[in-house]
Amino acid sequence: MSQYVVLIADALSPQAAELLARNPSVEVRHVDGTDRPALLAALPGADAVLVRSATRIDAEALAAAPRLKAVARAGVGLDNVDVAAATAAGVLVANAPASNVVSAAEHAVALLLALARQVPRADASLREGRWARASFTGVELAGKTVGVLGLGRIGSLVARRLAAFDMEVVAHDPYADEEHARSLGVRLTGLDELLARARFLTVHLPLTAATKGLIGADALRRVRPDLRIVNAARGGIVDEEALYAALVEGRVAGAALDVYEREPCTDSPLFGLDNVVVTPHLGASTPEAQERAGTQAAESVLLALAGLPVPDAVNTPLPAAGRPAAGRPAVAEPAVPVR
Ligand SMILES: NC(=O)C1=CN([C@@H]2O[C@H](COP(=O)(O)OP(=O)(O)OC[C@H]3O[C@@H](n4cnc5c(N)ncnc54)[C@H](O)[C@@H]3O)[C@@H](O)[C@H]2O)C=CC1
Ligand SMILES: O=C(O)CCC(=O)C(=O)O
Repeated sequence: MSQYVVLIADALSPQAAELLARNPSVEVRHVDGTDRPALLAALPGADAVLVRSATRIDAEALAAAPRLKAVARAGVGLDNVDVAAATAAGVLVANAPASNVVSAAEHAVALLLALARQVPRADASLREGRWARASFTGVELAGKTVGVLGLGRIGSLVARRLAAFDMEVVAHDPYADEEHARSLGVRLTGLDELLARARFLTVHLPLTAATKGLIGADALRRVRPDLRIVNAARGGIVDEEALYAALVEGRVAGAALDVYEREPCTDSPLFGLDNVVVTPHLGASTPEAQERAGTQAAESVLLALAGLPVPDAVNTPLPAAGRPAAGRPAVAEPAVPVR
């Protein structure tokens, strides 16, 4: 008989359940974590729960789960897990910090290019039968300054990719290591200089009390009017109301957003602006990232449940570009210390 019940509450890569099920001590159950009554009914029997983004594991959910030993999030941010309440309840919380960083970085670069060259609007216009070449002039990246806010795992991957476009890459991150930055071809700056100089700004911070609204009305008064902003980190770091005002008043040239203050977000004044590109939180939405995220979360659960052996890894290895090359600092697992 299985000793541990592991509840999968969001749609995860099937490899996560396969990995768990290979251990005879584990029974895998599934529940739709967005169906709150169903989640609360399933939690009392759970020893561990795996989530992606949709399921909220808050104090109420934790109180409903007296057997719970671990919560694992198949991704980076732990915004949907009340880590303090879990810790107080003696429940281990794990994320999968390197699982989706390459996908998230590639998506940020995709948004930046789409914004610079107006790809979504040009695509929509042509599909409507218009050959409107004059309407969709873009800007080059080469030679322009991009400010990377947060030079952690994803920011570092983005910085390296944008340096390959011959951009001048500056970054603001009070905790970043100078040598790590230099190895990426990045110059560390203060926030003021970054805001004043950048033609592109890409945000790669966690949402914390210190970063909430960091790019708000005040910051947006200190930027160039030809600045284009990308936020594929968390909604709320860029204040949506202040961004809207800056865009309509011509104080900022454009924005590309993957994340929103409230998600799901299907209606925003920003969606009505021509100089805004939006995606519905797709940064980690690739099979490669999801397979890694699911299996890494499952591995954490097995370790947390009495150190159960982890079967041979089934997850997709990081591509070579995301792994440290000999003699070079790691990027997907960056040289900056994990705090
Ligand atoms: N759109 C998506 O699907 C995804 C979004 N994310 C978001 O991206 C964020 C960043 O992820 P990682 O790079 O893996 O995290 P990380 O922890 O490796 O990097 C974050 C960096 O921000 C820096 N930082 C913290 N506070 C700061 C401040 N006040 N000013 C400047 N820098 C500051 C830290 O020193 C760190 O280097 C995650 O927290 C998550 O919210 C992550 C994965 C996918
Ligand atoms: O698609 C997802 O699971 C969300 C990815 C994300 O934002 C994260 O891992 O922090």
